[in-house]
Amino acid sequence: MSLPTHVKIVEVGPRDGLQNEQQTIPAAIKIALVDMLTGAGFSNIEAASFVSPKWVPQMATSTEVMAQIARRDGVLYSALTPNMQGFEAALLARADEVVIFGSASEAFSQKNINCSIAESLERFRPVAAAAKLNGLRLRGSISCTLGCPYQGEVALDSVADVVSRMRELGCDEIDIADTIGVGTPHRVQAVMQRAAQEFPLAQLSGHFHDTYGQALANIYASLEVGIAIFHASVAGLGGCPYAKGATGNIATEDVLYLMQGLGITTGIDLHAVVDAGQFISQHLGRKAVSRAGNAIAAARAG
Ligand SMILES: CC(C)(COP(=O)([O-])OP(=O)([O-])OC[C@H]1O[C@@H](n2cnc3c(N)ncnc32)[C@H](O)[C@@H]1OP(=O)([O-])[O-])[C@@H](O)C(=O)NCCC(=O)NCCSC(=O)C[C@@](C)(O)CC(=O)[O-]
Repeated sequence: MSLPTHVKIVEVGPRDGLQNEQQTIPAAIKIALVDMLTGAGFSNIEAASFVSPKWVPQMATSTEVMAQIARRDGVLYSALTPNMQGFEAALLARADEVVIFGSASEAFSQKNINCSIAESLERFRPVAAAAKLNGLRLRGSISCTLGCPYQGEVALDSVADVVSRMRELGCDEIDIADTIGVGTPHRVQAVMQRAAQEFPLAQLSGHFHDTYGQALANIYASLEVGIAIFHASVAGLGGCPYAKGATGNIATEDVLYLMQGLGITTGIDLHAVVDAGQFISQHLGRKAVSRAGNAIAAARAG
């Protein structure tokens, strides 16, 4: 199969990237980051998460962030919504897309959202119905599709089962997430191809953490089987609060550099993303976790 000629990159840094930061990040910094990313040309930015602030304190500013970002027409600003309480907050905050997030692993489901996979899908049912009723886009995210920090291997059929249940709920897009970054290319292709038996390939996305340094290879492997939506996090920010040792998503700058080299269009200005990455890294007081981003910044500095 030839590679796609255009891919959509969903920028998840403001949510997945920042949710696990131990230092409290002021809303103004998050807003400035989202605005820089909007300016860089993303069509979809995951900007907020309406979860319990007791579970994920960093996301407690989500309402403020969504109220003050400078929205651009045509850009989807997404928010995580684990239940109806989260959905109501996301609706008030004018999220364009809500994300229900489940898991292909029972153990991770319990740790992350405090219920079984079956219970989570029941919780998502009214959220999905309300999203449709209110004309919001609905995305489903499935954690641990390539391995689980608690139970180890995850069967292809377990992934396929959740994909199929999320399709029944009416998801417009479904994320195949490698929460702990353990996947390698052939397994990724097998998971993508199995998921595509349950849901249109064109609406599946790859959400790869880079813990074992495999994310770019996994993106290339996904391109080879026709996946054309990828999640990435500016400066490689992130980690999951319920997956110890997991590092951030693949850095957006690295993905954009790869796409540029492959002649695949994204509509995103790599240099503007490097600026956003340097901005947030400076605020956090550490170097960006992006090879391409740091190389470009160094080359610019001469
Ligand atoms: C799902 C719950 C809420 C269940 O948590 P629970 O304790 O089972 O829920 P509950 O319904 O019993 O409520 C307990 C308390 O939480 C409050 N509450 C309940 N819901 C909300 C809400 N929406 N917003 C604000 N507050 C909420 C509720 O009001 C109550 O407050 P209290 O009466 O004790 O004061 C909890 O487990 C939770 O918030 N978990 C967050 C998990 C999370 O955010 N994880 C990280 C995101 S997922 C991720 O990163 C993976 C992904 C997507 O990136 C893909 C990948 O890489 O794998």
